[in-house]
Amino acid sequence: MTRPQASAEQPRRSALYLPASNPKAIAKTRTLPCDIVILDLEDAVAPEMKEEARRAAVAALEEGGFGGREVAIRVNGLDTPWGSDDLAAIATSRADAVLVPKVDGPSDIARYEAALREAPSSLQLWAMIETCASVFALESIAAMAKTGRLSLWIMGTNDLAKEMRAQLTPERTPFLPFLSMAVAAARAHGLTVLDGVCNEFRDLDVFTAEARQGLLFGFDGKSLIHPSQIEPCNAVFSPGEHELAWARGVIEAFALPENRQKGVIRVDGKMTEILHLEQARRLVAVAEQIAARD
Ligand SMILES: CC(C)(COP(=O)(O)OP(=O)(O)OC[C@H]1O[C@@H](n2cnc3c(N)ncnc32)[C@H](O)[C@@H]1OP(=O)(O)O)[C@@H](O)C(=O)NCCC(=O)NCCSC(=O)C[C@H](O)C(=O)O
Ligand SMILES: [Mg+2]
Repeated sequence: MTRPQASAEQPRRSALYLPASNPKAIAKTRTLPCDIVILDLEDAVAPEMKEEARRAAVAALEEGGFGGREVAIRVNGLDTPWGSDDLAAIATSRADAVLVPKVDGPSDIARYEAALREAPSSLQLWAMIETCASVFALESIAAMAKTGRLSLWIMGTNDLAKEMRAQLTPERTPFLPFLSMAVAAARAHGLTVLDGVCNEFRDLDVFTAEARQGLLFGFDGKSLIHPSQIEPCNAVFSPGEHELAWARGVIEAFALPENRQKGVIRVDGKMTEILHLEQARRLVAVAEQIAARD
């Protein structure tokens, strides 16, 4: 069975990772309100468990029960002993997407595309942006979306911190330029882009501040490591009441007969252009999709 393609307004607020080697976590995920589930075969799985985790991920998708959530499998890189077998197994699985780690440039995307040649066209390719090399190739990696399966990026701030030897503090100061550039490159080529994980999963104030920072930067959502992070994340990345009231006001104002031929009007004392009307329509469409899901 192939699933419908994601629409531009599809909620992708919360993407929960879990090790595919953890059956209890897989079972729990079926009951959790995240928009995306990522069954990890890579860094959260010990080498001796890699093959078992691959089998468990494919079997979990076969069993189903994930409802309307998108389900991705994060594979080991093609240069590891497990990467090729991971990709072969996923190509014939029910996954919505394969998430590939540690991409350095467009030629890596091309290698994954080639490895997935025989997979159904509905299988999306998602990529982690988490190496120093990728930061200098953001635009050319994003441009690969034009010709293939690439449709979504996730920031890997832990790996970036490791490679840069930078510190991952709550303010994330060393990473702010890349976060911003990644959002711009993703938008230039129509990709969805999700923020990195917050390793602090007990202090939800720290988490919520980081999620708000991601929203401010323009991310569509955030990747998560623990169920406790889902609800605050969904709340941050859902359009708020004020935003929706503004959006409806803009749509109504442009629909008035006297404004139909205008490109710029005044709404609530502020200059409002057609570009704001487009933003307002998108917000309302996102809110409608969230309401349908929730
Ligand atoms: C971080 C954890 C190891 C913490 O585990 P633990 O201390 O066992 O958590 P809790 O006791 O609070 O768990 C409570 C219940 O929730 C379930 N649980 C926990 N985590 C998850 C999850 N991620 N998905 C689903 N369910 C989860 C537990 O099973 C408990 O259930 P129950 O007993 O029925 O109540 C752990 O949370 C964890 O493993 N998290 C995911 C780690 C992971 O996948 N890491 C890899 C991705 S992050 C990354 O690599 C980022 C990127 O690449 C980068 O470079 O930045
Ligand atoms: Mg990583």
